[in-house]
Amino acid sequence: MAGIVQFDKVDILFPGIDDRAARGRVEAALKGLDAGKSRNDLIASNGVVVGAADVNLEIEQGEIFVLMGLSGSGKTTVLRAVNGLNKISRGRILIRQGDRVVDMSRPEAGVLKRLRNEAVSMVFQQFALLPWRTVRRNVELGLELRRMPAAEMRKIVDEWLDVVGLLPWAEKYAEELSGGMQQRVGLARALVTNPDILLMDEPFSALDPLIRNKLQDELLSLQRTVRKTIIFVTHDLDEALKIGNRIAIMKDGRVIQVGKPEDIVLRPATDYVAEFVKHMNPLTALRAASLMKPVGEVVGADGAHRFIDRDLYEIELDADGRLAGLHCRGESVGWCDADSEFVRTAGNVVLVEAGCLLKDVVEIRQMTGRPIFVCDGGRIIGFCGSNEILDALTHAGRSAYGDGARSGSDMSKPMLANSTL
Ligand SMILES: Nc1ncnc2c1ncn2[C@@H]1O[C@H](COP(=O)(O)OP(=O)(O)OP(=O)(O)O)[C@@H](O)[C@H]1O
Repeated sequence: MAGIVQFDKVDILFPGIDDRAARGRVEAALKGLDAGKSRNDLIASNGVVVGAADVNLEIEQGEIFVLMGLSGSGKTTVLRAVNGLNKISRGRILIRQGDRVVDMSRPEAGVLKRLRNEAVSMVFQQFALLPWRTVRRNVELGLELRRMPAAEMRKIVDEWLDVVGLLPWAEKYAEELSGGMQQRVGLARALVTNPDILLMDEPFSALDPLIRNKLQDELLSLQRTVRKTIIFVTHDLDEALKIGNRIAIMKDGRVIQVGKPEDIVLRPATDYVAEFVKHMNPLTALRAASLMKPVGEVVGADGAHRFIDRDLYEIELDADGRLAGLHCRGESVGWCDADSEFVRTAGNVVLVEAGCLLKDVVEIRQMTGRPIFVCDGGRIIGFCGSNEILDALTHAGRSAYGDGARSGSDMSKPMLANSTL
């Protein structure tokens, strides 16, 4: 098993009853599933609801993996199976905990409890804070279960309250806090036990858009330090694209596409995904490497010199592909990094990293008015001019499926087709 969580042909069915007949109903429904019956057929024929069907996923350690789909698509069902809150009807979920692997389809006695206490924590949409406990006492909960001495517990809890910016609020109660603050308490409470895996079920969807955006940024910044494996459920594609390292799109209990944000945006696997993507915001989904015009596409005749942008710029690269000289219509031009103080100097060309978000590319372009070159590990790999930026803004997600907004000739452009991310 390469990842930290593996779903292996997982079906989760809800029989609607909780007695000895339930297993028989589930078995019959599984046969129906194998025979190609739909979710609606199965509800109608024996009352069984298909929560998840044939889910295969490998979640990597340290990634933010997003489960995304419309209401009822099965996201929460899949998420809750990771900590045993939903029973697996068929298939296996394997979780790596240190050098052990826990099989969630038949966890041994005590294993589930240990997993929940030590390895997996959950953050809920509705915060689920205990109203009679102060902020500090809410965060202490997980450590209390471990019977940790009070002084040690206080030290750890206060460190986490500090991380989420709530130390001054430690003695307040949930009702005295805003929604955003309550969710920060929820996050601190989940992280205080130092779990390997964090399950987040629509954690920001009850918040207004500004706070939501801020908490997304805070989560991303926190993740750079804590490097947890986060499985995050959302029905909002923009949120999924912003925070996910990878995204699984779900429909009717099934996973219909798994990929990096750019895979989903640029190469939607089905009409259904393309339809979603049509309404997303490309600014926080696309990166410089996928909107640029690759230098390799417009190589000049001689090896070391490459000419791009209709021969306007002549780039001289050394043997390692690093920038060695730059000319514009025969005049030598300087270059600098996007965050350099020379960025406003006349004639300068700005260098950005391949992973730079479109929103930052737009901002740099607007601030400086300078042409932008894209680097990867110090090598120049492409160019972003106004055309590339506008094309990305107007045509993202309409490449293979969708409304055909890109014409045949557009489609042949290297910009999107040669994405390297
Ligand atoms: N405990 C349960 N008992 C019976 N049916 C359930 C149960 N949990 C989920 N379901 C059903 O499984 C299907 C998937 O539900 P799930 O909550 O996983 O979807 P979701 O994508 O998370 O939706 P939402 O965004 O609305 O929470 C739905 O049809 C739902 O009614």
